[in-house]
Amino acid sequence: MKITVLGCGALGQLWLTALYRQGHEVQGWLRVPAPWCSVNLQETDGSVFNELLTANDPDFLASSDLLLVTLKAWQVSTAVKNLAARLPASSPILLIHNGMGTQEELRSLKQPLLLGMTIQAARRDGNLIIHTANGTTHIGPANTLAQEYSALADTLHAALPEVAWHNDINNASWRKLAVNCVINPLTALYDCPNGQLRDHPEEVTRISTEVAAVMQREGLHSSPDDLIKYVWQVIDSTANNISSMLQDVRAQRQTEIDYISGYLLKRARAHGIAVPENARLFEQIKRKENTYERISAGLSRPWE
Ligand SMILES: NC(=O)C1=CN([C@@H]2O[C@H](COP(=O)(O)OP(=O)(O)OC[C@H]3O[C@@H](n4cnc5c(N)ncnc54)[C@H](OP(=O)(O)O)[C@@H]3O)[C@@H](O)[C@H]2O)C=CC1
Ligand SMILES: CC(C)(CO)C(=O)C(=O)O
Repeated sequence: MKITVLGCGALGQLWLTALYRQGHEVQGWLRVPAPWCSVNLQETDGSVFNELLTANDPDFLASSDLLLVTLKAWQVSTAVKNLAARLPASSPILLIHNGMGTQEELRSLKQPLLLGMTIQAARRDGNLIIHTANGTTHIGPANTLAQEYSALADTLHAALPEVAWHNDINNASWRKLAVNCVINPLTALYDCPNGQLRDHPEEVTRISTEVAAVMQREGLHSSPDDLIKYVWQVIDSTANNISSMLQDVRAQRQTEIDYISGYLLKRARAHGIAVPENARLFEQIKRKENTYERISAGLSRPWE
């Protein structure tokens, strides 16, 4: 297949490497105009893949069979809308990111749209991307045009297993959203690895219970007990992780809170449900982001 990967950060380089090794023709699409993208990935077994791959070639894009999008949630819709007119209308677009809400922002796309969520893990260390853990990637259709694309899961699975196809991806999206609503803001506020949330069981329960109530109104059959159990499983299996939100806060980057707790608040409001714990976390993370945005803009603190 001919594949353009939009966003060549940690996850983008992981997929570029895996797809290239599998014999696919790949290019990266960067935010900056450059003809090459440098892929420098250390695999879980310690081996290093280092290649200069084609980047930003409009002819390659115009003949791509797939646009794989590995951007932060808040970067997705503007970047995808900029490229969509140059991609064949029949070529699917697969978004892999944390959080929800981009599907609604991309409703007007002509292409088949698919969503994916992953528990693969990769992080940047200087110029090197380190693949720290393998895990399943769940993909499925986000519009009716994409319903026939289950074979894509087989192609991606051959390159970077496991990849699972879901005819209805909504349930997997919401379960991942629940995990991110709990782990991401709490670890960012307590400045701790995921496993240390074992010291805050009441908060984990309260946040998960609110998410379960919204999920039930969304038509998903997830009991609060099941969801809490699932959240604890992820906390245990990723105990040593520094969550992506804590990494963003430490590096003073914009977080994905608008697409995680922010999306939950939007859906809760639509159903008339109060979610005070999640609202509090949302406000606290926004306040944190504001502090460092004000510092980088050279503004004084509001009380000065
Ligand atoms: N890394 C991981 O282990 C996991 C990540 N995820 C999720 O996957 C998504 C991607 O994460 P990750 O790869 O870590 O993020 P990164 O920030 O490492 O990668 C995003 C990349 O996209 C680039 N970019 C930003 N805007 C544009 C644009 N308009 N056009 C082209 N490129 C652009 C960024 O460049 P620049 O920095 O120069 O702006 C950066 O290189 C997130 O939603 C994350 O939460 C989910 C599970 C695991
Ligand atoms: C599952 C979890 C919480 C793993 O750290 C994650 O998705 C993240 O850090 O964004």
